[in-house]
Amino acid sequence: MTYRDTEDHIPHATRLTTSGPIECDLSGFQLLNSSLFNKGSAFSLEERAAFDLSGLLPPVVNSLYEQAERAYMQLHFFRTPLAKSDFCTSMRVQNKVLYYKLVRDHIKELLPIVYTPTEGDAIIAYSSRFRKPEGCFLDINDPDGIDDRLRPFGRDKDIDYIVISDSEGILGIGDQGVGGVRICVAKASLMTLCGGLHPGRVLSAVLDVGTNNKKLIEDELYMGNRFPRIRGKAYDEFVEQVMTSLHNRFPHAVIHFEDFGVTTARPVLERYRKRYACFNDDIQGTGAVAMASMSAALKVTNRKLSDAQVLIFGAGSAGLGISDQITNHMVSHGASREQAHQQIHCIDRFGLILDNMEDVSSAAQMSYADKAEDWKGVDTKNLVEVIRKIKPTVMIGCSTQAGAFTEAAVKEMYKHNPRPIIFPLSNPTRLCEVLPEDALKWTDYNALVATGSPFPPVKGHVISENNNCVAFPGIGLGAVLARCKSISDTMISAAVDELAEMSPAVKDHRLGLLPDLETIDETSARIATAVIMQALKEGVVNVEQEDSPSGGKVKVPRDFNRCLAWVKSQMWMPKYRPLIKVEHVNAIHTHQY
Ligand SMILES: NC(=O)C1=CN([C@@H]2O[C@H](COP(=O)(O)OP(=O)(O)OC[C@H]3O[C@@H](n4cnc5c(N)ncnc54)[C@H](O)[C@@H]3O)[C@@H](O)[C@H]2O)C=CC1
Ligand SMILES: CC(=O)C(=O)O
Ligand SMILES: [Mg+2]
Repeated sequence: MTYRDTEDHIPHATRLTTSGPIECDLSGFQLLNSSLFNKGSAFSLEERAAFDLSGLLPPVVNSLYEQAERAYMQLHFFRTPLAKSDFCTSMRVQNKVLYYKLVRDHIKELLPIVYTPTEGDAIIAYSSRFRKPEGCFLDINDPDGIDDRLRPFGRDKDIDYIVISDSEGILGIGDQGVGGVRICVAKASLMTLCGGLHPGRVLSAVLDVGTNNKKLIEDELYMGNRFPRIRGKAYDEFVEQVMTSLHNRFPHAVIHFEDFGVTTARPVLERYRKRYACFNDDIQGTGAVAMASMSAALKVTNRKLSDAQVLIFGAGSAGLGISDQITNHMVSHGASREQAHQQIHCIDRFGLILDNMEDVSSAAQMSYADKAEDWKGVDTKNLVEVIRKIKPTVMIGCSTQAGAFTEAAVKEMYKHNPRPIIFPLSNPTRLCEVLPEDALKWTDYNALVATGSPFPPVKGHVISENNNCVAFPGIGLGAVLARCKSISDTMISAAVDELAEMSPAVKDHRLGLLPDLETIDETSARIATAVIMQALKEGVVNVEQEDSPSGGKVKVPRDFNRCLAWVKSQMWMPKYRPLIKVEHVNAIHTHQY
């Protein structure tokens, strides 16, 4: 096997190796064209001789450091974010180690290029800028061919993590049809960049079930299915076939749902989380990060969770996910579910959700409904009036409505809170509910602000990027390493507590509510450890604690710090490893790209 693991004989062990030589049966052009094995000008003279590369490379042997410096210089030949994104994409399909080294070394500058906000534009332009496919295309026209389409990616223990999307609710820009494959590729690559998963052991798959995006249907270059989205029974059956095929082929992989539509995201998650280790990032990942930021902000302002009133503006996947996570957190800190729901108020497109609005609200929204009789005579569509009555401690935007948090609304928050907590989380940048600069200015620089897309500091106040990428890589890594059978709410809450613990704002509120992106390896490793420890408590793992009687599984240290060290030892980092020539490697996926 290519990525041979010393624990390969143990059922459920990962084959994620992070050091030592790698076996390789490719040579010549094929080797240069394999993004997982390619080292370009960094192949040593011995490797060039052994792998038939001597005539294919100029004589100088570069280090990875030198290559990354050159790539960074080349990147700056490109002026627009989208052109930089194209450059990064082609580097990812040429040489994964170099790609991850480059992005990791300049994470703050390049995350907005390889992820939100630029990724949104790259997805919109998918068919016109298409060069080389990445990911797997699952087509509703070919339900019987799902397994054939997955076969090139390997089998059984070849894949640790799978990101899937049906592209209906991409990054605040809605239905993007087949181009949504790129959000899966981007999220899977964040699992490597921020969560240390092996880049050859993640799979990204788009479910092409048609599109309702008229622009795409009319675009002659559009590469996906040109019919309206299939819904209802046929959609559910296709998702069922996809999930069953994924699980049959990769029974140990964790499945991550991304950017499903507002009506499908939640039912799909609820259906499958009972059966498999799966997770919806827009619901649970976003909820975890927002709850951690809120927890840190409450600490900074000396307020208690039990007294907080929360206003959610935009009660879709993210808004309700955050509401659920806040509820779980309140419950795990002593509140009843009813009390928690009374502290959370949701506004959606028809105004504040009230208990007489069944006809226009989903069941999930209705569970947070305020009593209509308490709101007689108030214009519940008017945000300022709603704030005046509720006096929220925290206001969170997930509505995709740019500028919805007006000066009057922010000032009303400030009237009731010396330090209002305001999180405009909508992506991309142009859809943000309020610019951080304005939120701070309108509150005499007293607001605690976190956003969905990156923003520069405002007068020395770090604006935390409340992006789910701070949480899901750690949660995913923990679930992969513990070979979890399911991912529970309490495992997510453990991640929240760990993330809140790491907030720099507790020392100085200007430093930001979330740990700095530069320390993302540490953040993800700690979150993963917290998730593993909680999963072990709940018995939903396929590993065992070091001192338990041997059940033939991978042993995990019992103590947090030693478990953390073990997690770190399992994380893949971008570095070149010596290649050993073998005749035949029995792992199909290593030949991808
Ligand atoms: N910062 C982060 O980590 C994340 C940010 N997001 C962002 O949050 C936003 C929402 O994403 P999803 O929840 O996945 O989308 P969604 O489509 O599920 O939810 C949007 C909700 O906003 C509501 N809405 C629309 N117009 C409104 C108005 N005028 N007033 C109040 N509500 C209104 C919609 O009815 C819908 O319920 C997007 O911009 C997305 O990029 C989503 C996930 C993670
Ligand atoms: C960040 C993310 O997952 C979203 O905006 O959908
Ligand atoms: Mg998303």
